[in-house]
Amino acid sequence: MCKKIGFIGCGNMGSAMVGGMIKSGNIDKNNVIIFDRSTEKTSSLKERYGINVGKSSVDIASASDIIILSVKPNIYKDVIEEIKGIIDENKIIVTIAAGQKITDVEKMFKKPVKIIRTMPNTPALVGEGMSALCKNQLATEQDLEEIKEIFECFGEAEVIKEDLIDAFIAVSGSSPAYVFMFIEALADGAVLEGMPRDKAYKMACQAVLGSAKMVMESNEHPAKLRDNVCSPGGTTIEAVAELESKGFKSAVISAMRKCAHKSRYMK
Ligand SMILES: NC(=O)C1=CN([C@@H]2O[C@H](COP(=O)(O)OP(=O)(O)OC[C@H]3O[C@@H](n4cnc5c(N)ncnc54)[C@H](O)[C@@H]3O)[C@@H](O)[C@H]2O)C=CC1
Ligand SMILES: O=C(O)[C@@H]1CCC=N1
Repeated sequence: MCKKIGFIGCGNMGSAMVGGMIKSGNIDKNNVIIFDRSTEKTSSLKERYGINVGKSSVDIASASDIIILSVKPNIYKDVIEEIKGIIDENKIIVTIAAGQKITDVEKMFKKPVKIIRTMPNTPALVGEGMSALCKNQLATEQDLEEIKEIFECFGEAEVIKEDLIDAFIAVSGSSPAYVFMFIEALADGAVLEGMPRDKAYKMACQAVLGSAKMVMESNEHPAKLRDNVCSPGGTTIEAVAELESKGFKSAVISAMRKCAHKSRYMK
């Protein structure tokens, strides 16, 4: 891969993607250029990864074959207004914003542009991201495959239909936040029972990691794996019964409904 990849915006998500790409060893640091209006962010990323820093969004759009718009959704319009004169049919625009449909972005450019809409997540930083991708009409299957390969540098990536992207945000783009809350809750519970906090985080994280790996590798239904932990009259079923009575699963499902709804209708 020797195409130039440019990032406009390098906050939480942009920097996680940059970090995941460079740490993978599959993308040469000389092929990555970033711009963020916060010079503090760009300086620190340049120092950490040795990547190039542009002076403006226009700089990034001129220097890159693939332009990743990693600013907040409400900034898309302004950034696109700045760069649209430079974007031609040889460049690929990659969006990562919640709520910005392909048609919305096409309207902002007011001309035919190749667009790949994606939804990454922050575990990209540690090479364990999960991303979804879809394309507009002008982008080719080859363009889509090329961007997918870039996203696979920092985790798994799947092509999906755009109408599933709101569901995808709920289960993947946003879900690290709820998983972190669960880890925090597990650790708090252990501290309550007398465990030192640093140990509590380690135990909680390993339990979550190991459980996820088991679901992925065992081909068993999660409910079966749960049943295997619940000895009759034992400790686990006490916890499971309490979680059921507090509406644990329905709280998660209803949170995801809110998340997908927001993504579907946000401006
Ligand atoms: N944070 C996450 O876990 C995920 C975020 N996203 C999407 O990623 C995008 C960015 O979100 P975050 O990284 O969380 O936000 P953030 O606020 O951490 O980063 C946005 C960055 O854009 C910069 N910025 C603002 N205006 C700019 C401009 N005109 N030109 C250049 N840089 C500018 C800011 O200085 C900031 O560093 C959003 O569209 C969001 O929907 C998608 C998936 C996951
Ligand atoms: O909260 C948000 O809007 C972004 C999109 C997915 C994760 N963070």
